[in-house]
Amino acid sequence: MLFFCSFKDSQRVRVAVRLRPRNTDEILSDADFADYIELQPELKRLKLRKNNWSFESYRFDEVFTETASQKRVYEVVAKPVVESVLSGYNGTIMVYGQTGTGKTYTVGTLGKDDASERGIMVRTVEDIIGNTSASDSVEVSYLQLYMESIYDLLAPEKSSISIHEDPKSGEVSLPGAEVVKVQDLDSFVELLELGEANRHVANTKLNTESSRSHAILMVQIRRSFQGKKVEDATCQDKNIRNELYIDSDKPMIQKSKLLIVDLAGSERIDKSGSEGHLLEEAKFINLSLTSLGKCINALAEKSPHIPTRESKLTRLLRDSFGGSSRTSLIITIGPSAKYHAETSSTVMFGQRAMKIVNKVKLREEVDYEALCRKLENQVDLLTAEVERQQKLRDNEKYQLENQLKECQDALIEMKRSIVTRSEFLEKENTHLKEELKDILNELKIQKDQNDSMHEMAAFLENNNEQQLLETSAIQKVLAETTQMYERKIAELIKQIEDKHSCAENAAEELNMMQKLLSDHQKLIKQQEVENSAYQKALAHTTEMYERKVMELVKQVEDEHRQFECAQEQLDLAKRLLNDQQNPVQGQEEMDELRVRLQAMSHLHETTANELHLLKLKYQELLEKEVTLKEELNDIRQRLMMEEKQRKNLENELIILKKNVPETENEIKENTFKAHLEYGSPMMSHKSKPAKETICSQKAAIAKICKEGKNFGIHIIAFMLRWVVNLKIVIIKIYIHRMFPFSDINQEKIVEEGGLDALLTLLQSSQNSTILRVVSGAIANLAMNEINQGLIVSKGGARLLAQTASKVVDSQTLRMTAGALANLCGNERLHMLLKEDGGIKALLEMVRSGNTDVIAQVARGLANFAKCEFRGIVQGQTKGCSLLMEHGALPWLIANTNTSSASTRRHIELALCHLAQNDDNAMEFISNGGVKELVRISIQSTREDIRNLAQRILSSNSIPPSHLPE
Ligand SMILES: Nc1ncnc2c1ncn2[C@@H]1O[C@H](COP(=O)(O)OP(=O)(O)OP(=O)(O)O)[C@@H](O)[C@H]1O
Repeated sequence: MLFFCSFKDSQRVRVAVRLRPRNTDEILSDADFADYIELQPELKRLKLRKNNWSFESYRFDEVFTETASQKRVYEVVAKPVVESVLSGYNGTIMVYGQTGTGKTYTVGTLGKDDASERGIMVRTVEDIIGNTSASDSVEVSYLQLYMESIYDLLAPEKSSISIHEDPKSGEVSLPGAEVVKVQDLDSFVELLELGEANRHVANTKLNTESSRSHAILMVQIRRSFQGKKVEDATCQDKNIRNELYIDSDKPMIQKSKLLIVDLAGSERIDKSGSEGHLLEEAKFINLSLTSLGKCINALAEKSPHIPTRESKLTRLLRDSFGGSSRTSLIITIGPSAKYHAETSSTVMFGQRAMKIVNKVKLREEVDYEALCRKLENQVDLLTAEVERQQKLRDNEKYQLENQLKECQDALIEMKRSIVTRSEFLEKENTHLKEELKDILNELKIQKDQNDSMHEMAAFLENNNEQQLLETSAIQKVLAETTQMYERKIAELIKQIEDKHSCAENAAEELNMMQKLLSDHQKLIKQQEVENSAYQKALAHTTEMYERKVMELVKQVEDEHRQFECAQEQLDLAKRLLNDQQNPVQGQEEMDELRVRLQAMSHLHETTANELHLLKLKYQELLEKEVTLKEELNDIRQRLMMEEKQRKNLENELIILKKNVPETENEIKENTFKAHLEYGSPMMSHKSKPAKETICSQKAAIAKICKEGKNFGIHIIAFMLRWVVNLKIVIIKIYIHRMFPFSDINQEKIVEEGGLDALLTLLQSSQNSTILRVVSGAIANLAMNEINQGLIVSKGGARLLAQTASKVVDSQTLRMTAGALANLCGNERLHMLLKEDGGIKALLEMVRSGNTDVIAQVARGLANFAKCEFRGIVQGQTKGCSLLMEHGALPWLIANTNTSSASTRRHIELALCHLAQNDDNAMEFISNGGVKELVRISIQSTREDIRNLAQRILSSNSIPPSHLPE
């Protein structure tokens, strides 16, 4: 394929995040959700709660809150991609997210009843139809990738559609897919409906209509235009050049492709509860999403190897990530804190995708069909023109030839008449000459007679007068005769002169005619020369075009031949395959063989990939070996220095031993201190390694103490202090590493005895740093429902209460209060929490006066009251609130005006939930709670809390007599 012109621009993958509104379950169970996710759309930031006291902040290209409309999501995310597809670039719009977070809603909603609900697919095609003309072509294919097979959603009988990758351009296509021309939106919506009906969906625990396949809508646009400078008015994106310079007027064709991908949602099998076939589906979905994640990671890290061949999904999306397509990704998240691990993994996926840079490429090629048609038209036109000119010239020539012939005839005629005339004139001349001769002779005779008469007259004159008279008469006659002849001569001369001038005129006319003739002949010759030059030029042009057409035909034939050749090879390969098989074997075996071949090639690729990875690992190991060697050298040197120092100390000790007597009691005292620091494990039945370590350390300390008899006692105390400090630092680092907020390995860590170790430390350690770090880690664990049960059953609430009573450090108190506040969010544990002194301890912590501690206490009370009321509604609990027994109500009422907004919100929520319990009514009223409730219903800064308070006031929970007028 010949690309006439192709621009390349770097384009980063754009990523937007969209938060789904709460569903009914979430509204019922998780009123406090806003604490978990914070969206700052104006700053394009998303904040995820990391733990009780801090957030992790992420920046995206766009952040959509739960109220963002479908139109806005389309305009901001999809429209720019659609515009660049209309300008000849490939594009991808994809949605990714946990199951049930709104992917299909975002892209696939048809909006038949309500156009404002339309998703990206419908809006995209509406835009494309509106921006293309009748001469352009818009075609769609709609497919699903289900359990690693591609099915055609528009022609369900087509399964196992193969993916074709162009080795040169990297273009991915699906040659077997049904392609439907789209002319209007209604027919497209019908197509989508047909596709939706064929898509695999299922009712899972997390989504009643969960997509079990990845859906791919492929829109292909072909636009023809004349190659010249083109202003692209539709393109508003400054990142893509909107002015294309093409220095030819060849007919061009723009081919662009848009993929809209609705991925199936990832799911934690334990949470989705998928079993049997659903489980199989979920495994395939997770597998393909994992391979997509791997590719995104590799691209984000600019790794030389991108494992695109690991799944069909990544093969299909090869051009979309790190390829030549302009790509926008929407990640969808749910609001529930229950799925924080999934949400955080989705967010990280989006963050990594933002690092990927594609090279968008303009795809234009010469429209050979149109060019051929155009050239043929041109040849036809030129041929017609030549024929017309030829005809014109033939006519002219014919006319000229006729004229020439006429001239020639006239000339011949003239020549003939001249000859006749000159013959006649010559004859006349001769005749006249003869006549003249005769006259002259006559005149001569006359003259002779005259002379003789003169002689006679003279004679007679002399002789006779009579004769004189006769003579005069004769003379008169003679004069008259002379005059007559003279006239005749003059007439003849005039006649001759006339004839002469007539002959001259005729000769002149002849000359003129001859000149005219030669001019005509010259003109004819000139035209003949011009004609032959023109014909030459025409022949040249025709030949050139013919040559071009031949070249094109040859090119097309070559391509066709190549195609046929490839087809033949394929047939041959098929035949060979067939030959190798039992001749009776049918299509099924052929398919099986093909699948096996594919599997082998896949295996081959995987092996190649593994080999590559192994090489990388080997390289890494080599580098590590070098580093380790260097470290070893360092350690050796340090050891040597320490050995030197030890020798010096030994010497010092020998001198001291001589001077200072040993004190048994002092040694015992230090041993006891060390023992306190390391503690004796109370309930670490699972934490064997910790126990062993502590025992071995105790043994080491005892040994040191024993040997202390030989050393100075203050040296031993110094060493003990050093060891204890070091131990604290190590424990701190260990806990920070092992108990981060959203570690998905948390369960494993708890199972392996991590929680036991923490509780042991909480019980035994006196060190405020350790107590702080340990309570923080327990608080993090206590955000998970299963861990909450474990913590309380292992006596964690009691230990936290003890810690709260013995520490004064506000940071430690904050962590302890945070941990207790999280435990308050589980109504099944309320009674145990109360019995272990957790509620009392929580309330007592307000004595610290520290705002952070108070905020955690308020949160705990709100959680407690909310869950307690839920338990009452569900019939699990009844009676007055456990909080009342500990005097929570007066404290809540006294602190409603606190300056911290978050504490105030929690206090307001706690009061509202307490007011909902009828059994609390008397105490609530007597403590002045109604007045506060009224104030909250009017003044609370949060609309949902105001509504809740108003609802309670208008319900019957508070007797009307106690309500203000
Ligand atoms: N922005 C939103 N506004 C209103 N309702 C929404 C929104 N997003 C999702 N929903 C609703 O949430 C439910 C789940 O959405 P949807 O089926 O689109 O999720 P999904 O991510 O495609 O799930 P799966 O991966 O399981 O297919 C649907 O009932 C949908 O109507």
